[in-house]
Amino acid sequence: MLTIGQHSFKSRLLLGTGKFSDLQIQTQAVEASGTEVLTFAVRRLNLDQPDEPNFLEHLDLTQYTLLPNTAGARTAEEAVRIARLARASGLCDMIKVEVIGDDQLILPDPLETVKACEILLAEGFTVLPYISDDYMLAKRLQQIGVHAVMPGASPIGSGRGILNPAMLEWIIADARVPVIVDAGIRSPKDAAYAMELGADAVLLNSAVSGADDPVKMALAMKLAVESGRLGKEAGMIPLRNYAVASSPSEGMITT
Ligand SMILES: CC(=O)[C@@H](O)[C@H](O)COP(=O)(O)O
Repeated sequence: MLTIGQHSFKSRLLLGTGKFSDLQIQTQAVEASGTEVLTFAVRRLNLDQPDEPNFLEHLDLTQYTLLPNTAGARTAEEAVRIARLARASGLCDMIKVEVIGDDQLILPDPLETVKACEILLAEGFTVLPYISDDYMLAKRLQQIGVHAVMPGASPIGSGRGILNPAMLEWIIADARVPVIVDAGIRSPKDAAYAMELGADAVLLNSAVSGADDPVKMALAMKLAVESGRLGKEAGMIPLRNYAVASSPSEGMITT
């Protein structure tokens, strides 16, 4: 089970809900992914216009835990305001803290992220910060009490996959909370790789919503996450510099 604060999930794939070409496809992809956690930017909900159509209305929301995120925030104060709005609207107590500091790479601002997390933890939120793949930042955030860390594999929507596997491994090795590899995943192999490195879960969006066949890709990602996890649990053979014959050599005639 993946446990984040008080919440537990069987699925280790978290899915973003942005950029689907059509809501029917989104619904089918969400179902195919087997996810139990859907993330979305609070700003996409018309909280003050509840009668207006919204992107979650085709989904059976009793089946999913909603993970609101603070996308759009550029400062800790903005992120905190968005998180409070999400909680006041009856959304989950979990909040994915996303404070972006750069427009081109859409990378999170570490200082503002820490500041926002401190305030939200003091207010009783279950806090999941989106961060760059930064070992020390992951460590400091755990020291202040976050409930998971979400290091990026590579910039959001870039599809560049896992840029720094060693850094992710170090973050994972010393983590006391779940590590969810978030953003930049392109193919099922990236998702499987993240799990093989020991990640507790993967969060992705563009790889599915932008695929030619989002429903098929959602299923592929589900299987990849499961397969990577199984492979990690099964234990892999050591890497060697030279070949080791796979057939037993006993009984061979030698001259
Ligand atoms: C941090 C963030 O917003 C990500 O959750 C993003 O939505 C997913 O990134 P990809 O679209 O690259 O999978």
